[in-house]
Amino acid sequence: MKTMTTTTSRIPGLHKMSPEERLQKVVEVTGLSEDVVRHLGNTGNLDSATADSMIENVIGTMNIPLGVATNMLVDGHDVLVPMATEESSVVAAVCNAARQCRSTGGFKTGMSNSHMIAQVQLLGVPNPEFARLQILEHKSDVQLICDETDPVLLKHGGGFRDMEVRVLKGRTGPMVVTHLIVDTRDAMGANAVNSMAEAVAPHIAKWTGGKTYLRILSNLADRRLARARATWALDEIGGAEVRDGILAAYDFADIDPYRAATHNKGIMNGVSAVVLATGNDCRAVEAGAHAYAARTGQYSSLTRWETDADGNLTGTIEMPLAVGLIGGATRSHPTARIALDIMNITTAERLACTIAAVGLAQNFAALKALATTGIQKGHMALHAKNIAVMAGAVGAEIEKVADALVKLGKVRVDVAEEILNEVRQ
Ligand SMILES: CC(C)(COP(=O)([O-])OP(=O)([O-])OC[C@H]1O[C@@H](n2cnc3c(N)ncnc32)[C@H](O)[C@@H]1OP(=O)([O-])[O-])[C@@H](O)C(=O)NCCC(=O)NCCSC(=O)C[C@@](C)(O)CC(=O)[O-]
Ligand SMILES: NC(=O)C1=CN([C@@H]2O[C@H](COP(=O)(O)OP(=O)(O)OC[C@H]3O[C@@H](n4cnc5c(N)ncnc54)[C@H](OP(=O)(O)O)[C@@H]3O)[C@@H](O)[C@H]2O)C=CC1
Repeated sequence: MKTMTTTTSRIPGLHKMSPEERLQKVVEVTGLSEDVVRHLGNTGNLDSATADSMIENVIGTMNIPLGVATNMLVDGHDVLVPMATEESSVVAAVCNAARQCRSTGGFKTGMSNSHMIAQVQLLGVPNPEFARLQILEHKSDVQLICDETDPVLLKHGGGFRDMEVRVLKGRTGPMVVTHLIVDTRDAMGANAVNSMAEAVAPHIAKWTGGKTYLRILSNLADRRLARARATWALDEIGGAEVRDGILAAYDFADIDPYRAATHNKGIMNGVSAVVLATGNDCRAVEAGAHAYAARTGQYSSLTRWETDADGNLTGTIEMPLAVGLIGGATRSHPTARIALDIMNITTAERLACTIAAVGLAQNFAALKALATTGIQKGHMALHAKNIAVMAGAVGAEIEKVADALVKLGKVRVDVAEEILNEVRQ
C-alpha cells in the first residue's frame, strides 16, 4: 500500500461545493490518483444529487451488494426479502433456515405497538417527586402540544398516546425524566418525537420551576416490539442431536454475555441487512436491540429456543424494531423503495415483523452450523470468492480459485495467490 500524506484537513467551505468539486479537492489534498475520481464519480444507482441531499460533504457512494433471501413464508405469505450486506453466507443462511421451516408453516409474527418514546430531562428541582406529579397533572396539555406539533401524523392515525414521569438519581442530583409515548405509524418517528419533546420541554420547565436539558427519543423502543416464531421439525433439521446442539448453544448465549454478543451479532446479520436495504436507520435498530438484550441487567439472547410436545425445535424472537416506510432515507433512496416493492410491504408494522422473522432464521442457521459442522465449512466456502478477489483474481479466475480453495479446505489468501499463479500459467 502506498504511503501518502494529506496536506491539510482544514478545507473551509468544502460543504458548499458540489460532490464533483469536493472529490477533486480530496484527491488534491490526499495526493490520490485520477483513478479515484473515475471510481467515486460512478455513483451507481444512487445519483450524486440525491446522495448529496442525504448527507454532508458527499464525494461518492459506497455500494454494498443487495441479495434476496428465498424460502421465507411469513404469516402464510411467500416473501422475497432484500438484504444489503457485505458479509458472505448471511443471505444463504436465511434461505437455508427458512427452507427448513416451510413444512411447519414458516414464520408467525406479531407486533406490540408502534409507539416511540421521547425523553425530556428536567434538572434543578429540589423536590423531584412533587415535580413528577405536577407534570403528570398536565397530561391533556402535553397531548395537545404533541399533536399540534405533528398534525400529519395525527391525520394518519398516530400522535400522542401516553406519558410517564420517572425520578432518577444522578451524580449531579435528582432528575425528572418525562417520557412522551407517541404512535408514529409508518414513520420510524425520531424526528416526529424529537420535535414533540422540544415543544413540550419549555412547558415542563414552567410547570415545575426547573430547567429542561435533553429532549430526544429513546432508542430502547420497548413499546415497538416485533415478534416472530417458527417450528423446525426434527426430520427437517437432521434429528434430535442437531436440536439438542442448538438448544445447548442457546443455553450458552443465555448465561454468558461473551457468547450472547456473538449470538446476537448473528441475529443482527439478518436484521441489519434488511434495515439497510430498506433505507432505515441501522444504528437505531442495533442500539435498541442490544439495550433490550441487556434490559434485565444481564446481556443475553434476543431469541429463545425450546422443544415442543413432539420433540420439534421451536424458536422465538422478540426485539425492538423501530423501522419506517416514510422519512429518513426510506423514501429518498430509490433502492430502498424498490426493496419494499420486492416484499410488497405497505406498512411499517409488516416490515418490522418480516425483519424479526429474518433475525430468527439467521439465528437458526448460525446455531445449526455451529452445533454441527462448525461455521467455517459453509461460511468459508461462500467467503472463498472474496479471498480469490483479495488474491487478485478477476473475471472467470474468481470462480476457479474459489472452487480450488474450497476443495483444498484452505480458504486463505496465500493459498489463493498460489492457485492464481497456477491458473495463469
Ligand atoms: C452456508 C450454508 C447455507 C450452507 O448450507 P448447506 O446445507 O451446505 O447448503 P446446501 O447446498 O445443502 O443448500 C441448502 C439451502 O441453503 C441455501 N443456500 C445454500 N447455498 C446458497 C447460496 N450460495 N446462496 C443462496 N442460498 C444458498 C439454499 O436455500 C439451499 O436450498 P436450495 O435453494 O438449494 O433448495 C449453511 O452452512 C449455513 O446456513 N451456515 C450459516 C452461515 C452463517 O450463519 N453465516 C453468517 C456469518 S457467520 C457470523 O457472522 C455469525 C455467527 C456464526 O458468528 C453467529 C453466531 O455465532 O451465532
Ligand atoms: N436517535 C435516533 O435514532 C435518531 C434518528 N434520527 C433520524 O430520524 C429519521 C427518522 O425520523 P422520522 O420521524 O421517521 O422521519 P421524518 O420526520 O422524515 O418523517 C416522519 C413524518 O412523516 C409524516 N408522515 C406522512 N405520512 C405518514 C404516515 N403514514 N405515518 C407516519 N408519519 C407520516 C409525518 O408528519 P410530517 O410530514 O408533518 O413531518 C411524520 O412526522 C431517520 O433518518 C433517523 O436516522 C434523528 C435523530 C435521532
